[in-house]
Amino acid sequence: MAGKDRTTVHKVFALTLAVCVDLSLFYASGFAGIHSVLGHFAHLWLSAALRWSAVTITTLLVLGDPNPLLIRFITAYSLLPAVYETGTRVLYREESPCGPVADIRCWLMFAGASLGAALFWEITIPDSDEEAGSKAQKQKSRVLFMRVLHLYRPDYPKLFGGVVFLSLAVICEMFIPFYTGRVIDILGSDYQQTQFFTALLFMGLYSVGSSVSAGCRGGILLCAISSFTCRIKVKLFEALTKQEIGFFETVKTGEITSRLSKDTTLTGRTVCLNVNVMLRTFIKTMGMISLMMSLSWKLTFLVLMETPITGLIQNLYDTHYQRLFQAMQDSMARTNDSANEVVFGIRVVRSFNTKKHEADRYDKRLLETHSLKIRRDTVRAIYLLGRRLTGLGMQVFILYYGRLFIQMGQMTTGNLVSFIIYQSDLGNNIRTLTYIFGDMLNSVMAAGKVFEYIDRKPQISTDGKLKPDQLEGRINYCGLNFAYPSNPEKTVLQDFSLELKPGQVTALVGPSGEGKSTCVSLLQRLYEPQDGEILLDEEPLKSYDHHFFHKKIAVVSQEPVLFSGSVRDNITYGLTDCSQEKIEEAARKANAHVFIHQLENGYDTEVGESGGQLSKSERQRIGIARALVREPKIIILDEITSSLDVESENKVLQGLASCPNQTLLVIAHRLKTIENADQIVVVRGGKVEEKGTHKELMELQGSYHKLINELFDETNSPE
Ligand SMILES: Nc1ncnc2c1ncn2[C@@H]1O[C@H](COP(=O)(O)OP(=O)(O)OP(=O)(O)O)[C@@H](O)[C@H]1O
Repeated sequence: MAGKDRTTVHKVFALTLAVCVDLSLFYASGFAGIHSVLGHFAHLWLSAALRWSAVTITTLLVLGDPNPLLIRFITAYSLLPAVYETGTRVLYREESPCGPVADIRCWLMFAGASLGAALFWEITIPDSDEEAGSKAQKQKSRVLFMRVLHLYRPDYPKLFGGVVFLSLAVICEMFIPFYTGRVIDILGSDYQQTQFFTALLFMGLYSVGSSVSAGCRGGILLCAISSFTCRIKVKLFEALTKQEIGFFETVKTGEITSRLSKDTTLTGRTVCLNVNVMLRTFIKTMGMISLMMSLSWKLTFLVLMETPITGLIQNLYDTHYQRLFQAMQDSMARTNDSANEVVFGIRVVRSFNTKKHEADRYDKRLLETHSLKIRRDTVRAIYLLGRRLTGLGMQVFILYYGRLFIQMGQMTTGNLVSFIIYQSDLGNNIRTLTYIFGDMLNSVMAAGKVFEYIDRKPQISTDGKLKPDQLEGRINYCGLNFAYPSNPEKTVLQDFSLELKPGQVTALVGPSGEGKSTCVSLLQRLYEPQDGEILLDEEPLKSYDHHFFHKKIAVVSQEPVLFSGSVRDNITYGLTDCSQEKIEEAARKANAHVFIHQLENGYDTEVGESGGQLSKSERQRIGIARALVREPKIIILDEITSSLDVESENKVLQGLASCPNQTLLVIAHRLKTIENADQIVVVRGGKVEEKGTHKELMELQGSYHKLINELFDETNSPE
């Protein structure tokens, strides 16, 4: 407690000392100004530099390690008088009341303005690490924003062009109300035609200048957004395709597509649209404040009193809005998911007549999104009400004081009209600034999600380098323990060990759901086992080069996935150069050549979306040809018999037998397929229960014998 008290005393002492040092310098500077010791600007900036150094050194000496908020405040506060006076001189060619001979009111005004600016920065983009939660979030936003900005690098020339036109548009726009007021004054006093037409001419020129520049700015920036969005979409897509299968099982499809479509677009807006609006509004606000100051500085200060209230309302609104916005995004992703699922499985929905059930489910999800939308809109309505009321109050205030100032001869009617136009615009601008800041947080959040996926390192490494010239094709499963990432509680393989010899056929058999397909998935490296490893020619699978490995191992699954394109495209999928002879040879071995030949355009026939224009068996045979054309060392057939008739299957197996050096792993339920295998492995409960040839296992009279009898019963049972 005593320590805390001492720190507070320390801080108060530092502050008092800094104020004393600064006030002494402030008056010394005023004295030097009166006696014209130096040139005007040199004096201004030198005094700013002196005050900055003195106050910084004082605080550093007393506090030791001041926080960034204090440093920002000191910097803004020391430089503000010089910036203000230089601006007044350059823009209006006159000396401001806060020039070199400023009094204590100016000192207070600058101190207040700098403190306001530093606090605004701290609240919106904090540096200090107190109140870790929300501040850390805001710091993260800043990092994300800088990252988006960095990614915009190829579009910097466009951004620069956009900013130039933006500044021109704003400068031109700013002067229009000023000339409106002038016209009113000219009309109200002794009318002078030349002055009137000059004012009109300037108004017209500024209007045209503002419109042309605004158009150019919009066009250039939209172009930059579009090219950025394309770039980030490609980056995200590449990152997604590198992820392991477990990722796609745990993350919903709707969420992934939402990141690809919506969030990438929002990310693009972060810099271009938001910064564009922010810069435009900021420049305009600053310009307007200085023009308003020139019309009536007293009234300007009155108007600026509204700013903290607007900021507070906006801040409250933003906090609630962000939360609801996030919840709504997630709910929308879930709604899209359920729609996608139904469209994908429409056949099942129809055949089970679950249209009503699915519609209800979709409706429930929509209702959830809808209720979040209503909550979001209610928050918005309350916010708008608060905003309108403060705006209205301010207008009454201005009219009242404006009338007083006109009576006192401190303003003309034209000045008041210009002032009111500026004020209503200023109110809008301040709201836009705060709103756009909120919107920027939204888009930065979207950018965060996009970067989360872009940065995600696939949990299955693809860093292997091994590419041996000769590969024997010997596979060893060594003590595998495995559970799927989407269901880590359930162990699917337990201490699973098995050898697949080169040139031999190994058949995995066993009841459904006991882990056969899982063995295949692990061999393909779609998942990584939690314990144990799989060796290929005595080397772990992960040490092989990714491309090399996937060329050497080919899988034909129960339902091969075809892509829209020709039959040839599907067979040579992923291969860059593949001769027609090789394609045909593979198709022959897969018993597909004859039917492909009979298609209207042979190998150039389009297969339709997901191969929908072909039958299941034809799709299966193209899938087999696709595997064989790669001349792999290891071939895996995962229940291909489910969609092939006996004749086709025999032909396929004969075709495969003509490649004697390949290691063949078959999962099958058909006795004919299993019977001739060199090794039959019974998998039960994620373990190898029995292994041997058909003859050996039949003699053993164990699990295999039982399984075969069950199969035999099933095949012979009356329909
Ligand atoms: N992607 C997955 N995520 C979570 N669990 C899974 C996944 N795939 C399979 N499983 C579970 O793992 C277990 C083994 O499944 P696997 O597909 O390997 O069995 P199988 O012996 O090949 O069955 P079938 O003969 O019916 O194809 C099952 O209990 C299944 O529910």
